[in-house]
Amino acid sequence: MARFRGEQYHHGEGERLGILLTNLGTPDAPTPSALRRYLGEFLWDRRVVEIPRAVWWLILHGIILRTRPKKSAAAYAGVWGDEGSPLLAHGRRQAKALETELNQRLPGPVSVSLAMRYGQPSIQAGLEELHAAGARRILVLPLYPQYASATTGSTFDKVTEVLRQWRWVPEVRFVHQYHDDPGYIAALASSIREHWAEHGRPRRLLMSFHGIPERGRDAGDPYFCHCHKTGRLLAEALELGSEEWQVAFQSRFGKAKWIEPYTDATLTAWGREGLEHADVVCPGFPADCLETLEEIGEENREYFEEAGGGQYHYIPALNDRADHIQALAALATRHVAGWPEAERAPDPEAAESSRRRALELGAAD
Ligand SMILES: C=CC1=C(C)c2cc3[nH]c(cc4nc(cc5[nH]c(cc1n2)c(C)c5CCC(=O)O)C(CCC(=O)O)=C4C)c(C)c3C=C
Ligand SMILES: [Fe+2]
Ligand SMILES: [Fe+2]
Repeated sequence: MARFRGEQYHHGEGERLGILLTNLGTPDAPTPSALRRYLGEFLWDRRVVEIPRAVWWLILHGIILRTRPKKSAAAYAGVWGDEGSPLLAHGRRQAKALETELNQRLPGPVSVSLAMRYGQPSIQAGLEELHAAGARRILVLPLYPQYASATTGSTFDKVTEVLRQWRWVPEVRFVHQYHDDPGYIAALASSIREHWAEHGRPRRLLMSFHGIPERGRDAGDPYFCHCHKTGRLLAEALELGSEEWQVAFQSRFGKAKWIEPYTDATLTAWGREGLEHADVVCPGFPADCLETLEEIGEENREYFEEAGGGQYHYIPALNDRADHIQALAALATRHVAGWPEAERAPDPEAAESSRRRALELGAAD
C-alpha cells in the first residue's frame, strides 16, 4: 500500500493500456540453490500440489527439496543459453514483439510487461511496471492456451493477491484460455508444414502436452478436453488421417496417476514398433523451455531411438514467430474491445459530417 501514494496517480493523464503477458516461471540460475528457491515457491502452491499442507510440507522439505534441485539444475544447465533461461529469453522477445504489434493495431498507447508466476520478473513487478507506465486498464494474458487450475487458475490467484494491496485497483480483464483460437491453430499448422517442407513428412505426429494429475481432470478441470480439442483442430488443419497423429501427456511429477497416455511410454512403443519417422510438437508450450528442449528434444528422443525407432524430430515452439505474435495480438485485441485505448480516436471529419447530418435531421423535424 505504501508504495502507491497519492502523488503517483495522474488523474486523467497517461491513460495507457497494459498487457501483462505471463508464463510459469524459471529459476534465476541453473544451480541447486536457485532451483531450491524456485521449486520451493512453485511446489508450495496449493493449485500445483493438492496434498494436505502438513503432509506435503514434510515430503517437500524432507525429500523433494533435498534431491530434485541438484537433478533439475543439471537439466537446466544443458538448455541454458547466453540470455539465460530459454523460457525467459523467449518471453522477453514475445513481450517486445507483442507491444510493437499492438501499438500498430490499436490507437493505444499499449505497454506489454512480461511476468512469471514463480520467480522473476514477478507478477507484482509486472503489475507495478504497468502502473508506473500509466496503465489504468490491464489485460492479463497467460501464455497457457489450455486452461488448467495449476497454471491459469494460479495466475489469477497471484494477480488478485497483488491487487488486493492496491488502493486504486485498475480495470482488469483476464484471458482464460485460447485452445481453439483460429490464429493459434493456424500458426501451429504453418510451423509444422514449414518443418515438413525442410525435413520431410513423418509417419506419425505426436502432440505432446504437459500432464496434470488424473484427479484434477476427474474433479472438473477442463485441461484434458482443451488439449484434445487443440489436437483435433490441429490435425484437421494439417489434414491428417487418424493413424497419423496422437495426443499424449508429458512431465509427470510425483507418485499419483496422471492423465494418459504418457508421452514417454507412447514414444517407446512407437520405437518398438520400428516406426521409421516420428515428429513431436508441444502445442501447450508457446515458448521453448526445459520441458520441450530437454524432455522432448533429448530424453524422449533417446527412448524412441533406443527402442528401435528411426528419424525423430522435435518441432520448436511458436516462440516469437510473426504469425504467433499476430495471433496473440488479435486475441488481445478482441479481449480489450470497448476500452478507450482500443477504439479508434474520433475522426474530426466524420464527427463534423455526422453533426451536420444531425442538425439537418433536427431542422427537417
Ligand atoms: C503448460 C502447462 C503446464 C501445466 C499444466 C503444468 C503443471 C504442473 N507442473 C508440475 C511440475 C513441474 N513443472 C515444471 C516445469 C514447467 N512446467 C510448465 C508448464 C506446466 N506445468 C513449464 C512451462 C515448465 C518449464 C519451466 C522452465 O523453466 O523451463 C517443473 C520444474 C522443472 C523440473 O524440476 O522438472 C516441475 C517440478 C506440476 C506438479 C504440475 C501440476 C499440475
Ligand atoms: Fe509443469
Ligand atoms: Fe520429422
